[in-house]
Amino acid sequence: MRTTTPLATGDLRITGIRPLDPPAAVLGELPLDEARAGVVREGRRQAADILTGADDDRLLVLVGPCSVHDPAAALDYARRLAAVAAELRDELCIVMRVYFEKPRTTLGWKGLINDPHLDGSHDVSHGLRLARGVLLDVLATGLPAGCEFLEPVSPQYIADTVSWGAIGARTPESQVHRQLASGLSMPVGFKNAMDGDVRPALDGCRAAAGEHTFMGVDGSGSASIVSTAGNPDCHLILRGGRSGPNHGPAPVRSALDALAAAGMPERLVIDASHGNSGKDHLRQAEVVREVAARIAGGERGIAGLMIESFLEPGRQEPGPLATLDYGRSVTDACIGWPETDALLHELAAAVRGGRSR
Ligand SMILES: O=C[C@H](O)[C@H](O)COP(=O)(O)O
Ligand SMILES: C=C(OP(=O)(O)O)C(=O)O
Repeated sequence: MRTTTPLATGDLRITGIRPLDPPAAVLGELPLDEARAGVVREGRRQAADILTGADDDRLLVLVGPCSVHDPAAALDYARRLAAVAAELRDELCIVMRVYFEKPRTTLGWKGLINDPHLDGSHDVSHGLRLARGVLLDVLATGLPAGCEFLEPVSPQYIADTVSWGAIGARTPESQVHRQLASGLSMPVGFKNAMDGDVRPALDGCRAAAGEHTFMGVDGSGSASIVSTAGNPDCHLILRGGRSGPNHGPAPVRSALDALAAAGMPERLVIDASHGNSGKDHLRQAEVVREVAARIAGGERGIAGLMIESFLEPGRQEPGPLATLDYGRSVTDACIGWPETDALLHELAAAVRGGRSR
């Protein structure tokens, strides 16, 4: 329904408003069963333990495609990753990046929920179902899933299936996203800002730890007043920025000191991609190896690592599925599967090496 008044002062730039099925309808069609809920809970518990330092003996690894555009390829990837996750579980807690909402620097494809057919038709109702279906399929492999949360309404459709969440570099200062994180049921990482400043993310973690009341929707899709308890499991992700990378020992030390000064655990996640790799997937592998060497050398405080990885290396321009290479990213360039497999084994060896220090 539009809100144009008889004097025609409202909605002048709105070109369409379509109804969206309520969250409860989508959850009812695609329910989370007890086995999958167990994977979600266990993933949240293990991630939180690593991020708080209760488990300082393993590394949290957030690995997977920059964005999901093809459910079949995402599941193919999940099956391979699940086998490696089971093999390396004593050293690594592996959570698959299952990202459906892409924040853009200017314009571009905004992810599977927003435009599931990759053709500008923006079939959001289908996108939400597709995304939830992918998450349920990933959970069936035994892997927990991680997402970036971008839209304030979408978590109602998928967040019950997610074990780890991110607030991206474009939004750590956003009140809407801080409020959202305060009500999410899983640990949430705040990325440093696009210019490299960590302060907005630190402030974001502290803001999200508090209680909030804001406007949202309930399970029936009705506009509602939402109150939250606050999220004690928010943490910092260093992703580099316009000022350069920040995965090196000095910026990590300075971020850990800032966390300590803010009364937060001296634990953080390093994103090997984005500003730390200059979006070059070849450089991303080098960053992972540099960080692995430091972990093996006994450096403390690095609780987790993020890697953008898919079946095939590199990237391609988005377009309808039939026109695309199978298993190659349509957003940022990713590391391919064989190298991902090798890097995960190297990270596990680094964790073992660090234990003996
Ligand atoms: O992780 C994904 C991208 O870095 C992010 O969505 C921004 O992409 P863009 O700069 O191509 O818009
Ligand atoms: C968009 C992402 O990263 P950033 O917010 O760091 O650009 C991402 O991780 O997909």
